[in-house]
Amino acid sequence: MRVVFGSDHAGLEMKQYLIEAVKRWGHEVEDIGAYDSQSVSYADYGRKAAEVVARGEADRAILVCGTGLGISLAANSVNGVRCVVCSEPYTAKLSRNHNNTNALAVGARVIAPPLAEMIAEIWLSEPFEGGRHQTRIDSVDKMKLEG
Ligand SMILES: O=C[C@H](O)[C@H](O)[C@H](O)COP(=O)(O)O
Repeated sequence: MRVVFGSDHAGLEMKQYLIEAVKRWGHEVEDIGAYDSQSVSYADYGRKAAEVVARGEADRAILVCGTGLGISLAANSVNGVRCVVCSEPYTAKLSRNHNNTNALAVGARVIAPPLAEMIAEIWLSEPFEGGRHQTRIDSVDKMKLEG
């Protein structure tokens, strides 16, 4: 899988930790920044990473900011991107099975790196179940397109 990573300054270290894990699992990785600890807006990086997914240049995005919240809001502003904030594996699993999420956000100030790694591993491996869930996703995507 091709996985694009983005973070703000608060998520930088956890992003680097997750990049190493995702590479070990055999995925292709792109990092669109931030690249240093200078204070920046999560909005720019969430949007930029989500656009890479929307253009089909990556299959998934993994995003990190202090809470995961700001960067997920930015990612969800892009049509075709469904981003969820996860702090535990159950939500990560169901976000794939039922919601076909293509972006995952985690909070570097909320959970420890090993838990974020476990969440990312589950999220990258769980399938979408389709069926009734596809119909629901389609209606949300349509709402977003209509504004
Ligand atoms: O949702 C927002 C994120 O948690 C940001 O990482 C956070 O607001 C950054 O805070 P600060 O500028 O105080 O480091």
